[in-house]
Amino acid sequence: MNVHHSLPVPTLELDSVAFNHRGQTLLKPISLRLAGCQKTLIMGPNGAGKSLLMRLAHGLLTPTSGKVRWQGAPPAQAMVFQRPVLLRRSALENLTYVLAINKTPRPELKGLVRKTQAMSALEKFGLAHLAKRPARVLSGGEQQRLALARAWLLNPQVLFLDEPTSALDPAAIKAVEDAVLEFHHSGTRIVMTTHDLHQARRLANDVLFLHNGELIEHTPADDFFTAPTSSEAGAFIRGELVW
Ligand SMILES: Nc1ncnc2c1ncn2[C@@H]1O[C@H](COP(=O)(O)OP(=O)(O)OP(=O)(O)O)[C@@H](O)[C@H]1O
Repeated sequence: MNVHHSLPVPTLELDSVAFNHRGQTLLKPISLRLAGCQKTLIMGPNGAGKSLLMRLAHGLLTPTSGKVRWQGAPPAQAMVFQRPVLLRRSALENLTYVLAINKTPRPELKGLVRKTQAMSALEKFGLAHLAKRPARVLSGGEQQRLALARAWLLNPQVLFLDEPTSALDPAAIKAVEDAVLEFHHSGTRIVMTTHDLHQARRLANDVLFLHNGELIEHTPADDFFTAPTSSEAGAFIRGELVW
């Protein structure tokens, strides 16, 4: 179902993007550029501002100052959260619903076709046998795969994932990582937060490291893990920077 993206992913630019809440600076001005179909991992201790940065980039939050812009037309985007937000419907209906309300990617899809597309997404993510089960009684790992199947149907050019594996066991983590790679192979750019250094090493092309609401470094993954430029990132990698 996921249409291979032959068009280049537009570059995301943040120009001095800052976020305040009730007079408190939660994100200091951040400027960055995410170009190409890469996998960018956002890392940093609890409360560093990783989720805020991602929500600003995705457009769920409006910056207090600065600009978030895409070079060219804004791409189709989807976001997967730590705890999936699912409808009180079956797994299958969660997917057919998304196809019904979204104009993309196939506005002409009718009920039966939507059901077929939704079933094939369930199959792709190993959930076909759970199609009729209420989504909210699925296990954490199954719910996360359902959220990924839903995102798959949106055919995003950019996929944001906010700690998608933090509550999952190793097998479920592997399933989510495989899905992330599948998105990437189909031409989707990945932007993801994680606390898991091993996961970041497995997935990242580049790393954004945040600390206390500040972007401390944006580094190719190999450099980040072997020779981080900041003392904070070094301490974080050694497990010494807890907050
Ligand atoms: N909508 C909001 N309103 C007010 N404060 C917020 C809001 N969202 C986040 N914060 C605060 O901003 C700071 C950064 O939060 P954020 O969730 O981005 O951190 P994080 O790096 O993702 O942390 P964690 O690893 O614990 O998930 C925290 O102190 C948090 O309490």
